[in-house]
Parts: sequence; structure tokens; C-alpha cells
Amino acid sequence: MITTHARVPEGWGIRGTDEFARFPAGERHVRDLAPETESPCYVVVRGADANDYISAAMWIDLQHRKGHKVTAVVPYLPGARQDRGRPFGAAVYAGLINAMKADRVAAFDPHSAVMPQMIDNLVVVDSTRAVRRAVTNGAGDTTYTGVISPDAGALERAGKVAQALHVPLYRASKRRDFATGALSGFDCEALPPGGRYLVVDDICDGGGTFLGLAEATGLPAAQLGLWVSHGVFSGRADRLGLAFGEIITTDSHPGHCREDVAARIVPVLPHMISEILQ
Ligand SMILES: O=P(O)(O)OC[C@H]1O[C@H](OP(=O)(O)OP(=O)(O)O)[C@H](O)[C@@H]1O
Repeated sequence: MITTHARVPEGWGIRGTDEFARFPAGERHVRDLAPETESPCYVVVRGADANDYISAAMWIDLQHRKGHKVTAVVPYLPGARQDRGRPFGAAVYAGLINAMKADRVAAFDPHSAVMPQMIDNLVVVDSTRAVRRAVTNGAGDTTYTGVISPDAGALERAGKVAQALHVPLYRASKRRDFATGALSGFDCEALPPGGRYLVVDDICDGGGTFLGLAEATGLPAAQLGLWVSHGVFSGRADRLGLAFGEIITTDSHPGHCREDVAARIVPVLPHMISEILQ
């Protein structure tokens, strides 16, 4: 999924996707439909379709030949979860992103610090301010009384959110089957009764992590909310509504469009650009 943007004083001029075309056999090409492009300009690539990165690389090449600088906004870094083991998927996807030759790459809340180290000219925008904006009123108050980190990988991110909301952080950890690596359950710190808790993580894919964690807390949906920066929403994600009274995500990944997941969508682009420009 690709869109292009040129900065305009009042906000965003979105040029649409007509520029991105295919030859009949599927080969990607880019039409030069925007000779008036301003600089700096932006190309936004969402998701993990390698062909989209090829199209974006062609669009960037076109802008470079016109003398413009381009920021590639890649809100969801594909491969970021493959940050260990063999094959080293994070390195492969980082190579794809670097091949676009953008003057700057902007990413939103990457899974870990591993993949960002391999991307050239990267600016990382974290999710703390976006979560805070999504769950507080104008006075900065929230109805959540605590933040839950589902696993060790989410601890730093969830800790920053808890600090920003002025509520305590509660830790959970995943139990995995040693032989298969499959998720077998959760150990969760005791939660004071009667509270409302926001689970904070980077990605919801099939939803197993969050369904398992909700079950481990023993809390009804009315007392649980879920923030995930990237709503990939595959598999059983439609069942999340049974476990969480509120699901909030961003439009960083095409999965956010899934209609059977009743998620509140926070637009990520304006948020990222305002932070990049600060
Ligand atoms: O919706 P799901 O399919 O359950 O996947 C979501 C989980 O997967 C990722 O973590 P991962 O299990 O890769 O753990 P890590 O922090 O150990 O890398 C992510 O940070 C979520 O916690």
C-alpha cells in the first residue's frame, strides 16, 4: 500500500496512487504524473509487500532526478520481529528498505532496537505520545488505572506509557513450550481489583498473545483495553472484542482495515511527521 505526499502549509496534499502502475505481466513502474512536486516530499509504504518497496524506489529515483529530497515513511517495519535466529529476516528487510535510497526513512514504534540499527538515515518515532493522546481527555486524565506489559520485549514501551499516564506498570511474561516455542500461557503480576488496565504492545498479529494475557488476568472486557501500534490483525484477531472493551491501533499497517476487529484507529502519519519536524 503506497501513497505520496507533498508538504503544503495547511496540512497534507495526498496525490493518490495513480502514479503507481504495472505492466500487463505485473512488472511495476511509476508514471511521472506530478511534475509540480514540492520538496521535501514523502512516500508512504505500509505493509510487507516487497513490490511496494520496488515501486517506492522508482518514485524516489524519479524525485531524485528532479532534484528533490524524499522521506520514505515506513510506519510498520516489516521483518522487525525477525530480529534473531537464522535466516535473519530483519537484515533482509532492512536491505530492501535501504535499496529505496530515500534521503530519510521514518518508522513508528519498531519491535526492537535491532532492525533500526541496520537502516540508513532512520528516524524512529515512538508511540508514547500517540497512546497518551488516545486515552486521555483534554485535561490529560485517563480512566485507566494501570498499564500492563505483556512480555519482556514490551516492557520499555509500556513503562514509558505508564509514566506518561501517571499510572503504575504491571508486568506479565509469556510462558513458551520449550520443544515447539509455542505460547503456552502467561505469568501476570497481581492487579489491584476494580481497576481498568491498558495492555500496551507494538504488534497484534494473530491476537494469541492478547487473548492469552486477557485470560490470565481473569478480568472482564470492561476492565481491559488494548493499545497496539501496528494492527496486523490476522487469524483469531476477530475474537479480541470478547476480551477487550477497547482496542486502539493506528493505520500503520494495512491490517487496520479489517472490519471484524472493532478497533479505534489513530492516524499515524500526522503524528509521525509532527514529531519528525520538531
Ligand atoms: O498477536 P500475536 O500473533 O500474538 O503476536 C503479537 C506478539 O508478537 C510479538 O512479540 P514476539 O512473540 O515476537 O516476542 P518477542 O518480544 O520475544 O520478540 C509482538 O511484540 C507481540 O507481543
